[in-house]
Amino acid sequence: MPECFTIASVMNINSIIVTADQMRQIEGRIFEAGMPVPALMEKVAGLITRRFVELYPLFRYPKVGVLIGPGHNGGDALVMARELHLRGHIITGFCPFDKKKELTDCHFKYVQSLGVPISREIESLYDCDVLIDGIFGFGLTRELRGEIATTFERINQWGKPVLSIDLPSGIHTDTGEVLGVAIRASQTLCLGLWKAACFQDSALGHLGEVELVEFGIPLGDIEAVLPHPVLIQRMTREVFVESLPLPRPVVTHKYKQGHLLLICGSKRFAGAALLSGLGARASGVGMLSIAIPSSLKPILVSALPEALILDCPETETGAIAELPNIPLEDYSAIACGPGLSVEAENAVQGVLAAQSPLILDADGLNILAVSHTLAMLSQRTSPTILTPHLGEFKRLFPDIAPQNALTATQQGAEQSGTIVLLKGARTCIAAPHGSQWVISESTPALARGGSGDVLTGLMGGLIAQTTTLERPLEQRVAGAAWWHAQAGILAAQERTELGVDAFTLSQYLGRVLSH
Ligand SMILES: NC(=O)C1=CN([C@@H]2O[C@H](COP(=O)(O)OP(=O)(O)OC[C@H]3O[C@@H](n4cnc5c(N)ncnc54)[C@H](O)[C@@H]3O)[C@@H](O)[C@H]2O)[C@@H](O)CC1
Ligand SMILES: [K+]
Repeated sequence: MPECFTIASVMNINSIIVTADQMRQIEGRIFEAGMPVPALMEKVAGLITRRFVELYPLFRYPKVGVLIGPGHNGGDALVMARELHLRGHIITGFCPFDKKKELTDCHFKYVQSLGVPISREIESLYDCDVLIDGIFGFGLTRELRGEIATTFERINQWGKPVLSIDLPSGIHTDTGEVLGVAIRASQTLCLGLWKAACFQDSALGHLGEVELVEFGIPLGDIEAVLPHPVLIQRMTREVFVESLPLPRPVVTHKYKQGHLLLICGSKRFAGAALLSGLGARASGVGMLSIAIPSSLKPILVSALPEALILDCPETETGAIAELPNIPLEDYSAIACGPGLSVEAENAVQGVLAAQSPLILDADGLNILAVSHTLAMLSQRTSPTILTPHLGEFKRLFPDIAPQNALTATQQGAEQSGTIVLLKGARTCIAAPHGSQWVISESTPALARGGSGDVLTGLMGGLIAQTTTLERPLEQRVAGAAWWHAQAGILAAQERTELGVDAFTLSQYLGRVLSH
């Protein structure tokens, strides 16, 4: 069993992700300990006002529309409205709610007393340069209908810059679902701790740029509320660097730096083998062996001269018919699947008995789904890592609802007894004992054939270098996914989102480390 994390061992607050309920409990502890609610609201709203004026300077955005909700999200918006009014912005408020929380109502009256108009008509904000969305934060649970839904649609039609406080109104804090309709923000300032919605594919189209605005939550309050190990963590550069197999021992040799066996490729998908090999190369693994159908040997040898090529007997269509008689226990990790074709069933079944960590990807997963051998994985003596995209995930776990990627990944991990990495705009990783990671930055440039093959090789190479389990294996899996995403981001910055083919991606992996 990998060791459990305490909060203190998680690098920083920036890597912690909470649900609405956890945030409410943490907030409750702060108030119970004596922090006055209005004081915290002033502090938080002051911080976001400061960020607002950096993003939307007065000379370019003089007219600000403020959308005010009935709860404390609306209270934050009113404090911002007051401060921005005092700094010279021309403020118009919008609030269609009669009933408001007491503190929100106090701010409402004071802002009105300053001469700031607050209308019930959204059209009053039509000529504003930017909008502040303080309708709902983490207190929203119900579906939006009727007048408020029509209002949100109207705001979205305008296409103005919108800064959302905490979350875009209409987004479910935990699942990221759009509750009927949601504000389409250009900027979201998430308050205090990252909310799970910020990493759900379903919310991504509404969040715009997302930033965390920390406001000094005591670690003790977080520790008291979050379970151990911390359930969901965000992979950051700091945590990634910590999970790299560095520094290498001064005295070492290639077999001490991990030996990865890649089982991949077929006549039809020869490139997948090559791309996985290039991913593995970038990981720095000491030794790389690649099992491929024998007719692919010349291509692989010329492209990856450092690799040991194990040529396998082929089926009629050029898939691996079976693995040669190789001692599987010699490898520190095995990655199996890219480009295999579904005919390579013997190879996949054969490798399940291996006593090393095993990554199954692509056709490795499809074979598993068709042969209904998923249940066997929990019998393996070493960890198994499954790396499906959504389609593969649905085939593997037909009874798990995939909409909420965080929960779906966790359920998949529990059901199969494996580490599951679910690829998406925000890739999620879960281990069966409860620890979960999210890759919070990525790029649509990676939505391209072959990019997953690079990831499998890279991950295999990293896992092969895991000599001690001072960090849980899923952290290294998440580290590989983070590295892969960052290479995509870097390549897209230099070559646009159209310029990140899988080969190019593999060439950018090394540059992430030196960046
Ligand atoms: N967590 C913290 O420590 C802090 C939270 N603050 C703010 O407080 C917010 C949370 O405040 P609240 O708990 O008051 O919640 P919200 O302000 O998010 O909204 C809750 C209000 O909306 C109403 N409501 C919910 N669903 C509705 C629907 N479908 N239609 C109409 N009305 C609906 C509720 O009755 C309630 O009045 C955060 O998002 C953040 O902006 C900050 O003020 C300061 C610090
Ligand atoms: K909001």
